[in-house]
Amino acid sequence: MAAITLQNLAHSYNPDSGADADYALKEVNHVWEDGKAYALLGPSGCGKTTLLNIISGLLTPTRGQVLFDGQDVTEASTADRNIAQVFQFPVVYDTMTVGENLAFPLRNRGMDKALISERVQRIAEMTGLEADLHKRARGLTTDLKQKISLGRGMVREDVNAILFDEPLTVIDPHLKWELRTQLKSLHQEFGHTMIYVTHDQTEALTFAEKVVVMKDGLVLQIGTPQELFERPAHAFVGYFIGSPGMNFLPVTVEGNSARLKDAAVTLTDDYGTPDGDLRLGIRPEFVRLTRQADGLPVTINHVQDAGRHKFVNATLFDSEINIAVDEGSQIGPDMTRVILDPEKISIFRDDWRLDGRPVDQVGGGAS
Ligand SMILES: Nc1ncnc2c1ncn2[C@@H]1O[C@H](COP(=O)(O)OP(=O)(O)OP(=O)(O)O)[C@@H](O)[C@H]1O
Repeated sequence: MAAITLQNLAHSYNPDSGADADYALKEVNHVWEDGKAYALLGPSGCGKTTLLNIISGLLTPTRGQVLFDGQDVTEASTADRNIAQVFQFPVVYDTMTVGENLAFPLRNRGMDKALISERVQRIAEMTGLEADLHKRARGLTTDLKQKISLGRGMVREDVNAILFDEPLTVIDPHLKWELRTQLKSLHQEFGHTMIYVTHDQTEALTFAEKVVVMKDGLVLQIGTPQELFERPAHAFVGYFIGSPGMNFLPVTVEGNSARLKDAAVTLTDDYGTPDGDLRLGIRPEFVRLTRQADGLPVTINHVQDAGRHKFVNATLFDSEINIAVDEGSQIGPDMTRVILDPEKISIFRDDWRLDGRPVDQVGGGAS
């Protein structure tokens, strides 16, 4: 296992143009901790695979270095980096049995037979392949073949990292949940550094301890699922994480007061007098529908049932807002106001979250 350092790393598939827009990966500096599970999350084309391929050695970056435990591996081949990879589609040896497929990376390294058998058994148990160990891979379903690929990716204990590129895409939806859970257990048990590429937020948030959110080649935020939910660094993170995502309302801000049209909302932090394009962000879970007269006025457009919650879509001044309401709660016709939880409000300037100063610290003799 290894810590992976990305140092001034950037990649353009057209480096001669010199244009910033041509960079599929914009400059990133970060240390990925040894033994942690990371997910690279973002929409199609945002640069996830580019970054993964630079880490695996399939691609040499235009600029910067990749270090494994402090050692520069930027020019090293994939084999020399000592990593395991699982791709979107199964890669299995059809003429071998399931067991032989799982054992292959260990046999290749001349590992002791008894240890191989013990390890293969353990991985087969964790991936649900026990009953299939003696079957030939040819003719197995795609689900089973991808389980073999996942198992083979996890079988070696001595790898620096395991990289997964959308490994559950071909898996039947009802099996996805099961495999995700098994991958998480495998990580908890074996503690490998894992990097998992996906465009599916549920996959990223359930699998990873830290999620790297990317858009247009830029790493917008690296954080725990909770940090991404509660303190999105960029409006895109607020919008992309959560279903529905964060609400955004245009505001002007002065001190700890945000003004929406002719209403004012008191904030817990003081932001001074920021300029630029300002928006107040709040998640549907922290907006309360009420009949209280001091709330902000809304007009309800429609209500959608989503299991644990109902989501009410409404118009607040000229903006659309989603409000989460507990499943059992009644929505009365006189509930035409909303209260925004001040603790959960974020202010964004030109899409980036601003850090305010807690009101009780402002004016308290600061320099
Ligand atoms: N070999 C290549 N040559 C030129 N441009 C490329 C190449 N590979 C990727 N790109 C471009 O780089 C950008 C990032 O692509 P990348 O495949 O890394 O994104 P991604 O987030 O993995 O997308 P997806 O989820 O669709 O795989 C895209 O604009 C893509 O068109």
